[in-house]
Amino acid sequence: MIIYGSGGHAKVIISCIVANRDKVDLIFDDIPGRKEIYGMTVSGFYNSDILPDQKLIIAIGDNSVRRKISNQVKHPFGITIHPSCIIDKTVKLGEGTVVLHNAVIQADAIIGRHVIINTSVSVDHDCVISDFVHLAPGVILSGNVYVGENTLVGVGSIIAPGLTIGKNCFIAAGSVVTKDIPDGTMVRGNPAKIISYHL
Ligand SMILES: CC(=O)SCCNC(=O)CCNC(=O)[C@H](O)C(C)(C)COP(=O)(O)OP(=O)(O)OC[C@H]1O[C@@H](n2cnc3c(N)ncnc32)[C@H](O)[C@@H]1OP(=O)(O)O
Repeated sequence: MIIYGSGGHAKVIISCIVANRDKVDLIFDDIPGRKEIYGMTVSGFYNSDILPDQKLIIAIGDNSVRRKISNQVKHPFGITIHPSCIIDKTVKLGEGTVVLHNAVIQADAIIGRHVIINTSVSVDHDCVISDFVHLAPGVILSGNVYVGENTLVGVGSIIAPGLTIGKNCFIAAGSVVTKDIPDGTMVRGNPAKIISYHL
């Protein structure tokens, strides 16, 4: 597997790959000066000619950056799932998606491309998670929740059943969402209230 990115999120993804006894073949990072991560050498700028058939995961937590890079990468995209996860056999996972330590995904959930299902996230039955979403550690989605593209659901947030969270939203840490959230809004609190229309 090739990793694109060498920050903290990359460490967790490498941990996941190593736990699966897979090999990290190469690490790209466009930020100069990053030489080593997790005991592995960082090779520098992305180069589509190196190991062109090897699968790649974009290990960058920022949804917009991950989306931008995905349009530039020529390698095929991989998936990694930590062995501690419980994922129902009916679940669909898109390319480039990572399911990190201790996450649970229940029946008939659909997870898009380049999604981050972070540590100890719970995604219940029939949820639909769109491309480039990040569900931060400890998020709990009840059944039948829809999350639009590019949205960040912050650490420890809880989403009540059947709700629609728009695209490009920011759900602040610890929010309890009890109503649908329109596109491009930031919400926080319990119950979560709209703080700003940030996009
Ligand atoms: C592995 C990983 O780490 S993945 C990480 C994924 N990222 C996240 O989950 C993002 C989490 N971060 C947050 O949610 C932060 O709380 C933020 C970004 C919303 C803070 O936003 P800021 O605008 O910087 O808030 P700031 O610190 O200026 O506080 C402004 C006010 O909002 C309050 N506030 C800040 N965050 C929250 C929150 N999550 N919920 C409720 N109130 C909050 C503050 O207490 C403060 O209140 P006051 O004016 O009465 O003193």
